Amino acid sequence: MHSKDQICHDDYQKTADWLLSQTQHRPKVAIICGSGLGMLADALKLQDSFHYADIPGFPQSTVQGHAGRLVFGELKGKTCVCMQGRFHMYEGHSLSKVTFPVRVFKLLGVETLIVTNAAGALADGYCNGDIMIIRDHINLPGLAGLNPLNGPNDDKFGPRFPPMSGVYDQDLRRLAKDICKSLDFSQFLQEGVYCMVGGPNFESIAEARFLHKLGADAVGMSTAPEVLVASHCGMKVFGLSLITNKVVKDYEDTEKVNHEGVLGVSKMRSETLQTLVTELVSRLDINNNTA
Ligand SMILES: O=P(O)(O)O[C@@H]1C[C@H](O)[C@@H](CO)O1
Ligand code: HPA
Repeated sequence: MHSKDQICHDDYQKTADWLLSQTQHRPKVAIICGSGLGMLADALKLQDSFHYADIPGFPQSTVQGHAGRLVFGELKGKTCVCMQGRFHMYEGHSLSKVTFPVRVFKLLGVETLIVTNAAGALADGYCNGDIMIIRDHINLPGLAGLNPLNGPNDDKFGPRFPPMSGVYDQDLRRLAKDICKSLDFSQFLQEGVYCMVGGPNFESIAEARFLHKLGADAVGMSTAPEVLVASHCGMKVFGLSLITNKVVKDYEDTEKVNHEGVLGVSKMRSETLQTLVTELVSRLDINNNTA
């Protein structure tokens, strides 16, 4: 590594080479599991799994509800790699550490990134347990200059000035909506804009009102950096937010959000989310290969 925050191509390559030497799986799809949604990884067949602590160069997960394991395996015959636990800026990781796995995935041959997260509802019609297909995001830390692409650009991954329009793949969003229709999930399906904030505190009422006015439907503390880096290096992206709580926007409302409540709702819906993601992966037009 160069400096504390700067990670060079060789660092990603070393981790990718180590993983390739430890597993026969050659995933084309990577899945990042949000808070309380790690059960998705348990559905993988023919698993090879690695604790983050044992993977050279990998950051460590410190949040309850994020197991800290990288799991390779098959979902309905499609080879995937699944992060059972992600990294957040509020844990003290630099954004290059937060997004480190995404570039490693690229070097493993991953072409599609599926991200999930737990998020609070800003949109008035949303209910706890709703699943929101992410149409777009507002990367608030990014707008304020906290961007994983800061620093020298690595042209081997992507351009200096990447576009951010159309990042959440339209075909995958359509496919997910069709799947939800056929599985009778439409009554709790939403599609909207996810806003990333830095956390770890939940939003004040004035902040919640501000984010809602900005056009955000849901708010969370992750996802945008990983999506940005995936898109920068040419991956297709699909994202789901599980709505775990209402974000208080009214001064008369005395409800208070907490992480345990977030994990509770995640647990309640994780099987549904698993079904949706499994079905989506099974319909991706990819061919498996192994080492
Ligand atoms: O990893 P995600 O974005 O799912 O986690 C959300 C945001 C915070 O880490 C935590 C708050 O409860 O859940
Ligand atoms: O209300 C929230 N705000 C921010 N992040 C979150 N993650 C789950 N719920 C929330």
